[in-house]
Amino acid sequence: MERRKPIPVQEAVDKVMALSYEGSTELISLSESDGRHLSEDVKADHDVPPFDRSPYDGFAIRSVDTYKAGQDSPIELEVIEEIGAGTVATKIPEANQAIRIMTGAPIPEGTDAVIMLELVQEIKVEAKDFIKIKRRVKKGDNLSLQGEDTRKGTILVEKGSIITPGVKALLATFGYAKVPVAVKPDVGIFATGTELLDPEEALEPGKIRNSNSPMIEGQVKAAGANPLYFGKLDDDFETCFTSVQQALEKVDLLITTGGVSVGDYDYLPAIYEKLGATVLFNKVGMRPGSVTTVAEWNGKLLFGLSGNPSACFVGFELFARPILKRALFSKYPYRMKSMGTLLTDFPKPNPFTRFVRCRTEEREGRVYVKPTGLDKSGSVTSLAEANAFAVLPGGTRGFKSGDLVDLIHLRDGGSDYL
Ligand SMILES: Nc1nc2c(c(=O)[nH]1)N[C@H]1C(S)=C(S)[C@@H](COP(=O)(O)OP(=O)(O)OC[C@H]3O[C@@H](n4cnc5c(N)ncnc54)[C@H](O)[C@@H]3O)O[C@H]1N2
Ligand code: MOO
Ligand SMILES: [Mg+2]
Repeated sequence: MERRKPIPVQEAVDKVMALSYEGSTELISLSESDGRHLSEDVKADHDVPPFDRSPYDGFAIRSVDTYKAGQDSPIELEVIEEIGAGTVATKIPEANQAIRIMTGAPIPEGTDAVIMLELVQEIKVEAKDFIKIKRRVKKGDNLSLQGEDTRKGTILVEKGSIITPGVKALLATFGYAKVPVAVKPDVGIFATGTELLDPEEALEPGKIRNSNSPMIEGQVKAAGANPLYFGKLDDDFETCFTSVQQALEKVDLLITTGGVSVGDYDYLPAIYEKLGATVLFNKVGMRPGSVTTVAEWNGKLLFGLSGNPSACFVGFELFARPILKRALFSKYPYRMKSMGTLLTDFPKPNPFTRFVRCRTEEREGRVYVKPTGLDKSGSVTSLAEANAFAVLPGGTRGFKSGDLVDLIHLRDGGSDYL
């Protein structure tokens, strides 16, 4: 039997990230761009706001006219025009004249300040409109100046950023009807195993339902790539080999689950060999997922993830996700990390680094973690509630409740209060 030599997790990640697989770019409509990765920087091609404008509903005035105004000495200005947002004034106020102006309208030529509606008294004298002002207004008061939000030429969002609602607002501001985004990598998925049933099938002796491929589809989508599920395969060398070979024509990355260890029906190692693929590693010093295998063939990447559900999940997160993120031009291909305090003992030392599926909770500024279920490679139930991995380095010691450990966060939280 083949004896495999485990390599450290970081070394395995580095080997994958050293592959030359790169992403490409396409143009899509703004309305379809949510969640996609930008393939170019977004640069302001004009000032924002593009003109001086009023931040209030009020009156655009010449501040000099108010210099003698006071509580006991109100001044009066004649209102010669009114403009709303989207309209440009046609008149230029002369001494003691004002223009009624609404929020967002451009500051009329000849005026240099705005006074809010609430601060004036409106009066009519011989069918003409006037306002009474009882305070001095300074030049520049209540103006929203051209370029105060951003200046033309500023890079506002970097290539690789995810298009959030806020980024969309900027894309619209700068006229991106079409948005340059990273093409979603096509990721093929096979679940291997004669024991596997589809979700609609009833359980039979010795069989289980295939949970890995729906999970991987979800992980691929969450990474921003395009999953292509090619079905499940019986543990038969010829079927598996032909299917893998054909699928490689259609994808950038091919993920298989199961059949990657040293068992009698674990055919992936032989498939890589017959293909002539270069195997980067087939054993990693981690638990779960030690059997995770990554290979390259003709510029296509093959990820042989474990059949064990927790191992499969961890294998994808640690090795497949970062290279997909890089192909999407992300500056942050790895998951967010922080530290947290264990709420459980892990007394048994393990030679391999453990990635324990955990849930985090925050109390008074400190993050605590506890496992979400059975800490075994074959556990499927621990995956549902997990929002982080607690990383317990391999070695000769165990871990105790209260120990501070590294966390890899799997998703954004949420809160039950505002
Ligand atoms: N003698 C040894 N045996 C095993 C070793 C070893 O080093 N020496 N490694 C163990 C470790 S660690 C793991 S992890 C597993 C990996 O197994 P495979 O990747 O070859 O996967 P399978 O043998 O096909 O299946 C393992 C397990 O997972 C279940 N499974 C498979 N596919 C699915 C699926 N799509 N959905 C849900 N569950 C699935 C399968 O029924 C098995 O129970 O090998 C250990 N053995
Ligand atoms: O690869 Mo296995 O999952 O280490 O447990
Ligand atoms: Mg096996």
